Amino acid sequence: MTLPCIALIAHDQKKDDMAAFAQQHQQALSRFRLVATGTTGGRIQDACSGLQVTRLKSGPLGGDQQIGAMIATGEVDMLIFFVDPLTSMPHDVDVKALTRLATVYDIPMALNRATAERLIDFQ
Ligand SMILES: O=C(CO)COP(=O)(O)O
Repeated sequence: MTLPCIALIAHDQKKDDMAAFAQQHQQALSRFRLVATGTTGGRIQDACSGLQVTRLKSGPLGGDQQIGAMIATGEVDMLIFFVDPLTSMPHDVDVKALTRLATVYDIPMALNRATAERLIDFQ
């Protein structure tokens, strides 16, 4: 039986938060298959040596789009994306496309830590 999959992403200003979140919820996260954009996945693996994370491309190089494609093909069951609303980004359109697809496919989506804490508690 394949485990359900969580996609994890954090913008640069939110990566410390994501590493702390992953550490705090390492046990809950270990019950999922984890995918992440490149740099975020590296930070999670550094923070939680017990977690296996499939690292895709970095967000600005297509990682958000890869996760969007996985949502469209039914491979992602939940999106945890710590966004930074205070910094403009060259790949803003990719971010928007990803959150749009999570909405289209009705995937549970947390865009900040407070929501992620509640979502992970329900699992
Ligand atoms: O930019 C991102 C999401 O839009 C995150 O990508 P990285 O995890 O590679 O930094």
